[in-house]
Parts: sequence; structure tokens; C-alpha cells
Amino acid sequence: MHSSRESVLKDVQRITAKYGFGDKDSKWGIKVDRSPSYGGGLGVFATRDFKENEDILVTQPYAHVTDQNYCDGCYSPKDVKKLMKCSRCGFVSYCSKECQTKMWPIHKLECKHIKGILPYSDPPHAGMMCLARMIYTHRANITRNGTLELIEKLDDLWTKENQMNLPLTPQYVNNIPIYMQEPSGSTIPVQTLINYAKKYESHKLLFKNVRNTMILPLLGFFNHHCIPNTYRDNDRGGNNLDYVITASRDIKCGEELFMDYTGTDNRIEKLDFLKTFLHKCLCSTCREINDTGSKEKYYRCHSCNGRVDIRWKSPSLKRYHALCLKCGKEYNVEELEKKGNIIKSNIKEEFNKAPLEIKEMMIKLYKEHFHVLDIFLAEELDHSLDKDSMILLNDPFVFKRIQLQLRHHYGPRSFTAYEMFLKKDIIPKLVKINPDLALYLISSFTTDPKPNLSTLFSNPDPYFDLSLL
Ligand SMILES: C[S@@+](CC[C@H](N)C(=O)[O-])C[C@H]1O[C@@H](n2cnc3c(N)ncnc32)[C@H](O)[C@@H]1O
Repeated sequence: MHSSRESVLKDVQRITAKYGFGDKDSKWGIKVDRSPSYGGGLGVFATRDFKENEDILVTQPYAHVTDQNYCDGCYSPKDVKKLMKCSRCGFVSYCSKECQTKMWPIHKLECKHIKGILPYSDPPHAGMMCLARMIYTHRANITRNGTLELIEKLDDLWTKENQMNLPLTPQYVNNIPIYMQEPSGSTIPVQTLINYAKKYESHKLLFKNVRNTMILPLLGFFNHHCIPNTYRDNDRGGNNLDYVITASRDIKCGEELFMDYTGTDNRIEKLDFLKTFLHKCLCSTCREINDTGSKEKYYRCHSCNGRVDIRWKSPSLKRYHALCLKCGKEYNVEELEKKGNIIKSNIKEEFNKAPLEIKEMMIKLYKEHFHVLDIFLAEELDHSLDKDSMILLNDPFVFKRIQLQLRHHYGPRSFTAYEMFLKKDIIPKLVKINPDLALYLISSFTTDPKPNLSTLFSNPDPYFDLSLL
């Protein structure tokens, strides 16, 4: 590691020690250290053993903004506690006098301004409000589970590639002064605002929507894992602003602690979130899919009709093995490939000149040997079918649905396969020429055991989340 990074690490360890990070006898029994997995960056490590469901860390945001459906003091939702709006600005809600009093040192600085702009503009954007609150918190010297010093250290660490671009910065910079209780005549220098905006952008760790956001600096050192060893216990304690990190399994001293940044178990949502946030997820699960995943050749298992994939046995051995993903039957890779290639080359040669009945027969033969996701025949068909017969995929709803189903079932490795498959508009053409095969192909994207072409898209399968469309 670069020596300046070493000194940043020392600074970070010194600062986080103030918040209970350190050796096994420290308050939390966790520490920030170098994480080998993410290009020399930092991560959080256990300095003692943790039992499954044991709390690891309780922290609160340095700055946060909630919408009117939550109490600004404790984050209680309105369906749990009756909320009352601030009588001056009418914008921020509280569940009790106690919460209002707690938030007053911050809210008093913004209240008048929010009231002033509400008649003329949309409600404040949470990002801008949170940024203003971050500045107040800093100026008021409030240290609530973090300081600007800590946030600054995180900034030093993150390389340029890691920094998100700041699409909202110009908007923040222009609008922030209206949230600030500045003495008349004084304005905050633009550069100062940009600096704060950068920190805000790279540190907001929980960004639900334009009305809710929070900055949690102590969580800024946790790396993401798609199968994490911690989870957030939302319903813990009286204060919902508490961010409680709990062990999701037994954790040994020295293990790195991972959070799931996405907050969802739905693989599609996870991938969409990670794409914008991490560029490429390097957690061990994603690396395994990338290193050992299917070579995008799909054979049909002769025992159970399942999908047989050729996979790396291990990245270091670089030896393939073929495995049915359904019943586990192993195949000899060379034999499988040889046979597959003969069938493919025969089909390829004969297919274009064959009359329709023969094509259908070949499709039947192909179906017997290859799993439906093999795209070879689809490509061949694409060259020989007439372009006017596209119907289904012109409908963006249908296209998206098939695409998401594919991702849902086959993960990131099959992106290229399904993109080729779908972009070539194979299915609509097949619907015309061979509805049976089309249905067969489509059935692999749905959990419905007996899909019907006409109802398939009107009755989404139960595991499919329509809100994603
Ligand atoms: C909240 S920070 C985590 C601490 C960070 N490793 C550091 O050195 O300060 C998030 C950043 O860590 C890296 N990171 C965390 N989890 C990752 C993952 N699963 N794959 C790739 N990068 C990850 C990314 O650079 C991301 O922007």
C-alpha cells in the first residue's frame, strides 16, 4: 500500500477509536484495516468472535432528512405513531415534543427558510436539505457518530474512479444558500459548497428516495457483499434512527464484515443498484459467478432434462467440468462438446436450405439435445426468417419482462446470451413459424409450469416483481 494510504489508515484508526473501534476489548470489537479484496482499499474487521444474531455496531447518521411520513427525531413511521407537523414551516413532522426539542438546534436554522420557499417551489429536495444539515452539524460542532474529520478521511481514501460523479452538485450549489440561515449579506463561497456536496455525494449510505436520506460515516468503511455476514435490524430499540448492524451468522475474529448495500434480496434489484453504485461488484459471490460461471453453452441433461453447463472447476486449476444444474449428473466435457459441435454444424449446413417441415424436424432434434437457452439455433433462425414477422418484442413491456426474467434466473453471466437472444428478436419470429418452440423457449423464463402464449404476459408469475417494469 502507498505510504500516504498507510498514514490515512493510521488517521482513520485513530479517529474511529473515538467511536469505539479497536481491539477485542473496545466498545464494538471491530476495526478498520486494509481489505485485500478491493484493490488496497479499507474494510471493517472483527477483532473478536461474534455469535449469529449478536449486535456488532449501533450507530446513527451524522445528518439525515426524513419525509413527512416519518418523525424527524426518531424516524418512527406515521402508521406507528401519530405525527404532528412543525407549526412554523409545516414541513417537518414529529411524534413528540421530545423529538421536536431534540431536533430544534438543527431545525431552527432551516425552518424559516423552508417556510419561505414552500409557497413558490416544490418541497425541499432531501439531498439539498441533508447537505445543509451536514453544514449546520459541522458548524454547531455536533458529533453524532462521526465528524467531518472522519468524512474527510474517507474522501482521501477513495480513488478518483471510486468517486461517483456528482450529477446533483450544480443544483445543490445553486440551491443550498436558500436553506442556510446566513446573516444578511454573507454568502458561503461556492467552492466550500462544492466541497461539502462532494462529501455528501460520496458518503450518503442510505438514499431511499428524493425525500429521505442520511449520512452514516462509520458505516462508510464497510464493504459490500451480495451474501453478507451482517444485516441491519430495523426494529431495534426505541430510536429508529439507530442503525444496528447484527451478525447474520457466527463470525470469527479477523473476518471482514460485509453489509449488503442494496437492502434487497431480489437479485435483479441488487444488480441494478450495484451497477450504478459500484461499477462492478467484486464480492466473492460475484467473482465466483464471473470466474466459474457458464461458458454460455447449454446442453440438455439426458437423465432429467435440466440444464447442463460447462464450468470451470476452479479458477486456479482452469479445468472444465460439465454438470447438470438440476440433478448434478456429470458429463465428459470433450465428448459433450464434440457431439454438440457435430449436431450444430449439421444443422447449420442443412437448415437454411430446408423446407419448413424439415426445419421443424431439426428444431425437434435440437430441442432433444440442447437446453433452451443455447442461442446457436436462434442465431441460425435469425438469418433465415423473414423480418416482417416480429410481433411480441416490439412491445417494450414484453421485452423488459423477458429480459428481467432471464437476469433473475441466470444472473449476470448470461447477460450477453440473453442480449443477443433478445436483440435479434428471435421469439416473435418463432411465434409465427413455430409457436411450439417459441412457447418452449419462453417457458424457460417463467416459473409457470404450463405457460400459455396469450396469457403469459398478462399473468406474471408469482415470483416476478411487476414494480420493476
Ligand atoms: C463504503 S466504501 C467501503 C470502504 C472502502 N473500501 C474504502 O477503502 O474506504 C464503498 C467503496 O468501497 C468499494 N467497494 C465496497 N464493496 C465493494 C464490492 N463488493 N465490489 C467492489 N468495490 C467495493 C467501492 O470502491 C465503493 O465505492
